[in-house]
This record gives sequence, structure tokens and C-alpha cells, in this order.
Amino acid sequence: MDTPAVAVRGLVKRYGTVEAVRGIDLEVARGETFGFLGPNGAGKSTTINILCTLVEPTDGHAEVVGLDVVRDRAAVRRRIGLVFQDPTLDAPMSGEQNLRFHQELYGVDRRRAPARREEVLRMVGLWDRRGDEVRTYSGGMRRRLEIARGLLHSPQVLFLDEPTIGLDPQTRGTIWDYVAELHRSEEITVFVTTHYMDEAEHCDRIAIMNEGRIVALDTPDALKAQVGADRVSITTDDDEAALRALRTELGLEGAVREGAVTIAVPDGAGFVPRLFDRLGGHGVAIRSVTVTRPSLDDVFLAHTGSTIRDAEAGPSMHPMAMRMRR
Ligand SMILES: Nc1ncnc2c1ncn2[C@@H]1O[C@H](COP(=O)(O)OP(=O)(O)OP(=O)(O)O)[C@@H](O)[C@H]1O
Repeated sequence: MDTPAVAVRGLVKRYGTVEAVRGIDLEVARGETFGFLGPNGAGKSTTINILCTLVEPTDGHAEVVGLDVVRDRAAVRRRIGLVFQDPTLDAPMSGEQNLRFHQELYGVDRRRAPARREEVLRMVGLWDRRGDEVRTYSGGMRRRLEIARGLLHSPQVLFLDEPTIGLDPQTRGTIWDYVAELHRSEEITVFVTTHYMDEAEHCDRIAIMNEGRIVALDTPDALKAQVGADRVSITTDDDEAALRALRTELGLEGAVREGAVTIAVPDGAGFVPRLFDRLGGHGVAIRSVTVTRPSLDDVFLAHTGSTIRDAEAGPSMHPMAMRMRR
């Protein structure tokens, strides 16, 4: 069982002139929960689709549990579970009927099928609602049922493509609790894509993808430690004047991020009094100030020059203020 759960080398996918995946390398160990992060269009879905044998790579090589995703497609499919962005449940059927239908479709051993259904329904907390039609389920319950369905054939690797998209923050948390639980009970590898940076905290390791490339890959803590700086965000009546004063008075390059002037400094709390003093002396009124320890958002910012939300909204007005220190 030493072969990695996922091994990718020089993977490339082109759609016409669009280079969705630009030569990525990646290895995921058995039993890891591995997060794949990036803004819309980064190439996450394309990569996961290749690993799930749904899309063929243009170049490079990908293996899942030691099997080639192009040559051994059928064998790969038997060993993986998929939960994708587009819901594919049958709403007029009950939760359990949906699972039974799936088992029949995949030829699961009839004697073992009911016990496995019960197991997975209990795992995602839907056993009590198993007889209810899916149309009466909330968004979070549907997503949990899809996860249960992805687990029915006891896969070795479970691929989740944005399992929490469109859900409220509380339900997103619940989904992650179930992912952690099934990870413990099933001992499987979980490969999950998301563009919610906070969710990556649940992963053993994460890869940050941007414009078809992996720009960072490590544990969440190691990535945050590499950034090394606190983030100080201020709201002002005149952001341009604040940016100018930061530059001339303090020699710091700030940037406007999500409506606030943001500066990266080694000791955020210690910096605030100086900030008030110097900017105040320049006639810049500070309305509020926030100091945050490095988050995965900052990791993303350090590697790509924009926050993930700014990246999704379009090109930032301000060039990156902070570079990764290697
Ligand atoms: N079937 C396709 N035909 C043409 N272009 C495609 C196709 N699928 C993806 N692309 C393009 O490839 C790039 C990467 O898309 P991909 O869906 O992999 O990104 P993503 O990171 O998963 O984004 P999202 O978070 O929005 O799902 C985008 O520019 C997209 O438009």
C-alpha cells in the first residue's frame, strides 16, 4: 500500500488556446485529506476531472492508487468516489431510494447493499430522514446525501469538487465535520477542491492553484508561517492619501484589499500607534483598524498578488504589496 493515492507529473490540459492546466506535479499520500484551492478558472475542476478519468490530459501523466487514469480508466473508476458541483440526486425519490438506485446501477453485491446503505446514511447523519423525499431536504442535507452516495462502494479515494459551494457558513462547517468523521472511520484519502480559503484549514496539506499552475503546496500551518507578516487593515476617508502617507512617512507599500488599506508588517499590534501618529500627522483620518495574523488568504495574496475574492472579481487596481519571502 505504498503507492501514493494520487501522483501527477507534468500534467497539461489545453482547450483550444486556453491552457487550463500548465504542467503541474503533485503527490498525495494514502489517508491524506488534500485541499486544492484557487479562484474560479484556476484549473481545479479540470485537474480533478482528469484524476477522475472524465477528461483526458493533453500531456503529462496522472495515477490514482498506482493506476494510470488514461490506460486503466475502468479500474480507477472502481476505486474512487465522486461528489461533483452539479447536483445529480433524484428529488422525487427518498434518500435511501437514491442510494439503492446507485447501488443497482453499479452492481453492488445485493446481500451487502442494505448494510452499506445504513452505514453511509448514519455516517452523514441522514439515517432518520432516509425515507423522506430528497425534495424535502435542505441544501446541506442533499450535499451530505451526495457524499454518502460517493462512499457506497467503499472507494479508496474520495474526490469532492467544491462540496460546500452555495451553502451557508454554518452548513459548510457541518459538511467538513462529516468529511473529518468519514476520514477517521473509512481511512480513505480525500481530495477536495474549494475556493473558500478558511476551509483549507481542515486539510492535512493544500495546494494553491492559480492560472493553471500550483503556486504553493504544504501544510496550512507551514504556508502561513512562510508568510511571516501580520496584516494591518485600515479604513480611511481617503485611501489614496493614506497610501501616499504610508509610502512617504513609513516607507511602506500598502494596497487596497476588499475596501481597506492593507499593509504587511512583522509586528501588527506594535505598529498601530506609529501608524496613527504618522498618518494623523499627515491629516489622514483612520476610522477603524484591524490586525490579523497571517491567514491562508494572506498566503494566497503572497503567492498571487491578490486575495482570492479580488482575483474572482477581476484584476486588482493595485499591484501586489507583499511578496513571498523564500
Ligand atoms: N470544456 C471546456 N472547454 C473549454 N474551456 C474549458 C473547459 N473546461 C474548462 N475550461 C477552461 O479552463 C480554465 C480552467 O477551468 P476550471 O473549471 O478547471 O477552473 P476551476 O479552478 O475549477 O474553476 P471553478 O472554481 O470556477 O470551478 C478556464 O479558463 C475554463 O474556462
